[in-house]
Amino acid sequence: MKTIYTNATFFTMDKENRIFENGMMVVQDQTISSIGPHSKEQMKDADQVVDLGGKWVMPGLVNVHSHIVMTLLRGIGDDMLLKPWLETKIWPIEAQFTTEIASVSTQLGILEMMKSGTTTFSDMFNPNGIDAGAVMETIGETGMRGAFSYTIFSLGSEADQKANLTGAEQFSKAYKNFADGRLTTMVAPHSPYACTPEAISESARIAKENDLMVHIHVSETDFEILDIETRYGARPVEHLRRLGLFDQPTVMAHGVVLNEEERSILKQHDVRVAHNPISNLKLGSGIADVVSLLKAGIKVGVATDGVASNNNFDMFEEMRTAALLQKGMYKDATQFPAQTALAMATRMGAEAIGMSHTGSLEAGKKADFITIYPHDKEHLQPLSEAYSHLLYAARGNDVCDVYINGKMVVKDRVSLTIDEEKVIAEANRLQGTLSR
Ligand SMILES: CSC[C@H]1O[C@@H](n2cnc3c(O)ncnc32)[C@H](O)[C@@H]1O
Ligand SMILES: [Zn+2]
Repeated sequence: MKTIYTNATFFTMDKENRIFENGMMVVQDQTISSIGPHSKEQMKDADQVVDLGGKWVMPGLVNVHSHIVMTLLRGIGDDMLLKPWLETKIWPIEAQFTTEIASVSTQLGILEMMKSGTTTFSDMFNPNGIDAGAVMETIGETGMRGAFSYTIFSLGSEADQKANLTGAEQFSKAYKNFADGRLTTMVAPHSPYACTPEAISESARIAKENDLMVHIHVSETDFEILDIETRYGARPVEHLRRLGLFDQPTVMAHGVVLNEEERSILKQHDVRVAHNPISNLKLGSGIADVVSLLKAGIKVGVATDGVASNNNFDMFEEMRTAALLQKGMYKDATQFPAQTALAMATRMGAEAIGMSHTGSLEAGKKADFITIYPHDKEHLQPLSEAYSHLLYAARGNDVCDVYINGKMVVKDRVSLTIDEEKVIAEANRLQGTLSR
């Protein structure tokens, strides 16, 4: 099926950052086959021509670190530091989760992500008490692209830990190539503080034997650095390096507290960083030095974390915050230009999580894109500065239509794959069953 999209401005977010005003994009089934200026020649053998009526088109956003199963916990545990937040609020409530709660939370999270322009996500979930396969099936039905990773924890008895590792390995293998390749898995030890060295080494083994990426929280707070140094005599990055974790392609969430030497270890091992600026601010963890990470040649993507520490999945807000924080931190407005922030939330983010088949509008890439109708939106005027507006003025609810794998999943701000009313009603009912 050849579909042609015309009458739009295309922001490709490719390496040359090409923009085509009055452009044309050709999609063959799930893949972009060409993009460029309008061409009558191309129209000849099209099965379908879609007139986009002057909309802006950009690649779908890539959220490289989230926890969708936590979506029902939005607003719970505000104004707390990470350690007490996890130990006294989040983990006790997550212990009450059922498959039904996890599935509705997931649908609500994906609904919010898609409607605010995210088409790819990389997620870690707490598997306790839930049928992870059923939740993966639910994600498959939404049409979303991404990785859903079963978290490895060393909390509880030795038998619990063994079952957790076995569960993680089985799940990661079974769903590595799921929903036509749209969904995959990673191996996800929670963090150096919630996993024993044995669990980290086992995670490395599972990743190596099954050719999977690793996804882990690292160097999020000052407390974590002290804690790991005290327990193991090395800072988190060195501790994980010694355990062989970085011998597998790894995405580490946060990287707020890093020194020069650690950045050089990360670069050496091609460890990528998921930057979560709003979650880091809200939990009082600090501000990651992204400018130095990029200078060191480390791949960085933008992420929201879960909505209990954000409190939304709006990637427009996230990338804008990322850019503004670096400018403020460096007292230098030339740092982190719009191009860098937009690339980190699209092409670079996709590369960071090993999904370079998406993240930009280029021939050969998957047809994952979003549209914005700017003409009736005062905050997106004047139209001539559209590229700037995408970073500094736009917000998630400006997104009009969303396409993933060539298929429309949101039309005119209404989901075509998720029953919005039902999910919202169920989410409120189930949240009321949780004691806190
Ligand atoms: C076990 S899967 C993910 C799990 O991690 C917890 N969590 C959420 N946000 C953070 C964060 O910023 N740092 C560390 N841990 C976090 C939460 O329990 C999630 O379910
Ligand atoms: Zn997280």
